[in-house]
Amino acid sequence: MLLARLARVSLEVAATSARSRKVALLADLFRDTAPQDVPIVIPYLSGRLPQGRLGIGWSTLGDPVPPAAEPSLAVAEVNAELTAVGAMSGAGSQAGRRARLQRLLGAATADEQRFLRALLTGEVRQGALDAVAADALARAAGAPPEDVRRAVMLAGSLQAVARELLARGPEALGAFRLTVGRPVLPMLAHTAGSVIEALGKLGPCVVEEKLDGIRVQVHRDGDEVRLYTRTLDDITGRLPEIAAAVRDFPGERFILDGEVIALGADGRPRPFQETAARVGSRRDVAGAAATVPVVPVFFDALSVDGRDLLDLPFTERHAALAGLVPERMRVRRVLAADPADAGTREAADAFLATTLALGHEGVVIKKLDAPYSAGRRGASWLKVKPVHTLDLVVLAAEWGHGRRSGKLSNLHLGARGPDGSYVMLGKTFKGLTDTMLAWQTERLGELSTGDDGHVVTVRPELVVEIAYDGLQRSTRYPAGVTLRFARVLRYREDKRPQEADTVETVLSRRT
Ligand SMILES: Nc1ncnc2c1ncn2[C@@H]1O[C@H](COP(=O)(O)OP(=O)(O)OP(=O)(O)O)[C@@H](O)[C@H]1O
Repeated sequence: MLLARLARVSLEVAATSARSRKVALLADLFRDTAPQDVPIVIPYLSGRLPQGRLGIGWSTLGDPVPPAAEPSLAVAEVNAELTAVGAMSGAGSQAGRRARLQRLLGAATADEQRFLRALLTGEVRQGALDAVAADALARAAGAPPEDVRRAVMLAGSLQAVARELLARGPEALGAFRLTVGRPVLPMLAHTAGSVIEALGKLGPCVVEEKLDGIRVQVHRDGDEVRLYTRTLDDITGRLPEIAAAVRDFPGERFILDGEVIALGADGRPRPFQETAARVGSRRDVAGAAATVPVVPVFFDALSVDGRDLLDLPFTERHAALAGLVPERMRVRRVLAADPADAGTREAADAFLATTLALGHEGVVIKKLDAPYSAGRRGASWLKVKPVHTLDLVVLAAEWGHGRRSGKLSNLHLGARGPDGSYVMLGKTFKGLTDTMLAWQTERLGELSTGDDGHVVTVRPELVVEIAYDGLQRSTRYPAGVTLRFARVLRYREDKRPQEADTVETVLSRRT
């Protein structure tokens, strides 16, 4: 496929707000996409590079180059060239990278240049495209849209489904079944303001403790146990004690969902950073396991003995879980089968208070008859946390002063706008530890797109979790609000910027 075709469709899709038009444009594009181009076309459409980070900023791209009159570049050729540029390193590589990129841009038409520059600097503005693209794919391949959506959910990847579907047609969808050993994206939660509000929204439900650990999906097939993160990374080798515990469960083949957490001798959670460092570390696993042991705490079962449980009500999935996992390795919970009853509501509220007193983060309230919506922020899970937090994207950072000089410190924070752009909500340098300052100075340096000596602007790729005390009106910031007492809790490297909170979410929290 020619880059010109993809660039034009990308610009047209961004320019229209009508979903049906977006689907039609993308369906046309997919009809002309060769299966081998799928791993390039899909990421390019959503503004991502298949290579991940290439470390190319405005400075590497250099001055404008005269565009080519006629399109000639194929996407595969462009992609191979970018891989080669990404691989150049060492002394003098910067000039070499720039020269190659200039040559590439010189072979591109004006539209293609615009697209390439935006792609390379992370500025292709597309809102959440995956759902629209899945429907477009269904239309292009003549498959039922709900079957394609389910396959995408189970594969955890639009790209994988697109490739098979375009190569083999609708029969290919049958291969995307829930399978032990192949992780699926986890179900996620929305936020509710209080337990009572959540109970009112959900009806018959269960209130579970919300542990501040790391999400894991556990797959067991006989003696083989594998552990996956929320972003589907295989972390089996890092957590031998979890795999050992799971091997003791009575079933032979199953998939469970839960949280891994480091607890102190008193049973209270250790600081989140300790759990995160433990799960993130590949080095000296045995030593780390001895100093910071972690335990699994499960809350759902997705498959047991070859039976796919995803569409069953939560009550039944939980019964299956309870048949496999001992109680001490399941989340604490209290049933709220009749939320209209005053006693039930009181007990649910009291459960939140006890959970917080035990040092946990809050509760997740789950509708009893809801299926498991893999990969979705389903409306049937609502979390309630006393501390308000938002996952925001770092847009820029200011050079620090005094003790922090030479370090990038004050962060400019943005929420996702409706068109895929970011809307700045405020700044903060509070809560940053020395380790975080050092880390972010390096990481933001890599993402830099400009430095005026005071503010370094960056590609919007890093997600950071911010606690705040409330919203206040502001004439300085474009959404008309800013965060009161914003402080950094932690970086969320497990989240992509497309998963950050939206301006709409932020505004809905106004009281
Ligand atoms: N009992 C539980 N049920 C579901 N998720 C739980 C539970 N206890 C802890 N969690 C964690 O809480 C998260 C649910 O919140 P959400 O889906 O919004 O994810 P998140 O964006 O990572 O949120 P947060 O930053 O609040 O953890 C899960 O991803 C999981 O890691």
